[in-house]
Amino acid sequence: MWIGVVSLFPEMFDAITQQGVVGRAVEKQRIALEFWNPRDYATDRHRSVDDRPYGGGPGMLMKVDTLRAAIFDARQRAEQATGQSPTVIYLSPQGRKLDQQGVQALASAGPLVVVAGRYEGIDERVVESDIDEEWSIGDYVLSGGELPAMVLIDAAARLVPGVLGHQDSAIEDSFNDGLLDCPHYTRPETIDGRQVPDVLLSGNHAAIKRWRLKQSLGRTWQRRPDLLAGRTLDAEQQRLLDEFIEEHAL
Ligand SMILES: CN(C)c1ccccc1CNc1ccc(C(N)=O)cn1
Repeated sequence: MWIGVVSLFPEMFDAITQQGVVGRAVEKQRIALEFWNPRDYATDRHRSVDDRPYGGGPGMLMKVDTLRAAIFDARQRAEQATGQSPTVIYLSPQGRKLDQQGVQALASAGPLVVVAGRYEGIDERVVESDIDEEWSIGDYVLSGGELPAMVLIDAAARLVPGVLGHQDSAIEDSFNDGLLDCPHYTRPETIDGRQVPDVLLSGNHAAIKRWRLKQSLGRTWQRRPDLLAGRTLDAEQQRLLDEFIEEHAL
């Protein structure tokens, strides 16, 4: 997977490129990550990358010419590196809410260029002319688009074949198949008198698989019923959920 990043703070991305799942994926060249910094396109003496907003008001916007030049070069490189034209993504509070389905769509959409906004954002005409899709990682305001960009890159990287050690864990990962994750347990068998559910110690893999599905369904029903509203359960799933509800009826 090829991802270009346009950011004034490329060194922030060390947080995902220097270790962990994404770090290994970049090392194994499962993912190519390249950076363009608008500041490198500044021609004035102060190398300015921000500009004043028309109409006044507090704060600045990203300077148009340096930002557009960086996006242009990232687009060109995407085409040269992959033979496909990229989807240019802008992270902002005004974007479409990102969820696992959105991540899956972006991870299979060919090369991406991710634009990280700073200051109060970017000129609307640049959004119209240079941005293909605007996305938000949630309804809150951050100081820059770099953290949202890293969230998107990490989530997408996990879906790239070969990136996760056990590919199946990506499938069974929470929010895969749209349910919340089941509870997990590891040593010691007892913590402050709390024990591991017997089924997980039984070695009965069919029972364990059923128990985990039941827990995922039950927890989704309890914590995020909205996720269940959008899906039909098969007979086995409905039976397991009914069982869970009965056991948890107050
Ligand atoms: C400075 N701001 C407010 C801004 C304004 C416009 C664009 C980008 C930014 C950068 N900040 C962001 C970016 C994304 C998200 C999100 N929810 O995905 C939250 N904050």
